[in-house]
Amino acid sequence: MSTLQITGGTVLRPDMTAREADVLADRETGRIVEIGDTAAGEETLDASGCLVVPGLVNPHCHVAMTLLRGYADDKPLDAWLREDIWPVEAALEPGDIEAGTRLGAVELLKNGVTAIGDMYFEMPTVADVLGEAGLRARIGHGIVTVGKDDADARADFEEGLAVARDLDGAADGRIRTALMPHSLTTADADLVEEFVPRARDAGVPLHYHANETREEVEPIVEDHGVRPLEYADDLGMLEDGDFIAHGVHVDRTEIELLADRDVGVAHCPASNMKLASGIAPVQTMLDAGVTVGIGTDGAASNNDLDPFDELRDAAMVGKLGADDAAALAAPEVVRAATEGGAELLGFDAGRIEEGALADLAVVDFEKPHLTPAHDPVSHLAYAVRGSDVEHTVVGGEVVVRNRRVQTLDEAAVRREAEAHAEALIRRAEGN
Ligand SMILES: CSC[C@H]1O[C@@H](n2cnc3c(O)ncnc32)[C@H](O)[C@@H]1O
Ligand SMILES: [Zn+2]
Repeated sequence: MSTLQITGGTVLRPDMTAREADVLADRETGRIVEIGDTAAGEETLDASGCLVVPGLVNPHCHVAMTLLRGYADDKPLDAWLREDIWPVEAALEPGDIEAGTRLGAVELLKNGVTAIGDMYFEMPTVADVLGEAGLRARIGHGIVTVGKDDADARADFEEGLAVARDLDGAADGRIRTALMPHSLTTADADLVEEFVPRARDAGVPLHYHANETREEVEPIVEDHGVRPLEYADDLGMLEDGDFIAHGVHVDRTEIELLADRDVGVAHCPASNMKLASGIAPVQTMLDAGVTVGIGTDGAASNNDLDPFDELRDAAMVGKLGADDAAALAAPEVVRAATEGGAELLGFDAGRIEEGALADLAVVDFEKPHLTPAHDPVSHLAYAVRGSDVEHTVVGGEVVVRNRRVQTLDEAAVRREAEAHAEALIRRAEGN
C-alpha cells in the first residue's frame, strides 16, 4: 500500500467537531484508511498548527473564464453576457481555454479546492488540464443554441452528449461528466426533449443554469404557464443526480420539487450579488431537504475562485435574505461547501471519515486573523481566506505543498494566461 500520512494537525470531523489526529490515506484507492494515532506513511505532510478539513468543493464554475477576470463588470447578467462576454467568447481559441483552465486550476488548488463542476467549451482539453492538475471534476460542454440554425444547434447537443460519453472516467476516474445545456432559455426545448433521454440511457446526469434572474423566469411563465422548474420537470430535466446552478428565483412549489426529485442546487452568492441577480432562499431550501453546494461561477462574475470568500458570502447574504441572523449558520455553510458540493457532483468526498476519498485541505491557523481560535468552524465560515491553505490533497496525492502547486508550474501558467488573455481581447475587439 502506498500511503500519505498527514501528521500533527487538528481534524474537522463530519459532525463539525474538531480533534487532534493524524490522517492516513491510501494513494492506490485514493481513500482515507485511518484517522487518529495512525501508522507512519511513505510520504508525510506536516499539519502542525493547522486544521485539516475536507477539500472544498466548487460545484459550479467556468474555469477558463479566469482569462476574462475583470474584463467586464457592473452589468446585469443578460447585458453582461450579450454585450461583453459572448462576443469575446466567440473569439476563443482552444489554446486560450487551455491556458485559462490551467490558471483556474492553480488558483483553485491553492485555495483548497479539490473538486469542481465545470461547464465550458473544448472539454477534451479541459479534461486533460484538470487531470494533469490533479483536480477531481464533473465537466460538460456548455450547450447554447440561441442564434444558431437547426444544424448547428443539433451539432452542439451532439457534442455535449459525445463529451459526456467519451470523457467520463478520464484521469483514473477523477473526471466525470454531465450533459450541460446552458439554461432553460438558451438551449432549444425540442432538442432537450430529444437528447435528455439519450443522456439518461448513457447514465449521464444533467447540469444547467436555472432561475438565475427574474428576466429569465418571466418568459417561461408567460409562454408555458408554469414555473421554470416545473417546465424543466416536464422536459425530464429533474432527476436524481442532476443539479442546477443558482436557483435564485424559486418559489415554494419549485423548492419542494427539487427536494422531491433529489436535485441539488449550486448556490453562487458572489455572482448573484455582483450581477444583482437576487438573493437565493437557501435556508428555505435547506429546511426543505434540498442539497446545497456553494460555487464561485466563473471568475468574470466573482472575480476570484476562492471558496472561503463564497462561504462567507453565503452566510452573510443568507442571513440578510432570511432576515434572520441564525440562518446559514457556520456549520451549515461549511457543510454545504464540502459535503453538499461533493454530493451534487456525485463524489464520495467532502467529509473526513475512514473509507471516504482522501480529498483534503490543510489550513494554517497560526495567523493573526485566526487568533484566538475559539471555534474552528466559525473561522472557516467567517475568517479563513484561501491564502491560509497550506497544503491540498486529492485522492491521497499532495497537489499543493507549502503553498506550492506540485502539478503545474505556477509562474509559467501565469505568463501563458497573460499572453492568451491579451491576444484574445485583441482578436475579439479587432485591434
Ligand atoms: C456555454 S458554456 C457556459 C456559458 O455560461 C456563461 N456564463 C458565465 N456565467 C454565467 C452565469 O452566471 N449565468 C449564465 N451564464 C453564465 C459563460 O460565459 C459561457 O458562455
Ligand atoms: Zn455559470
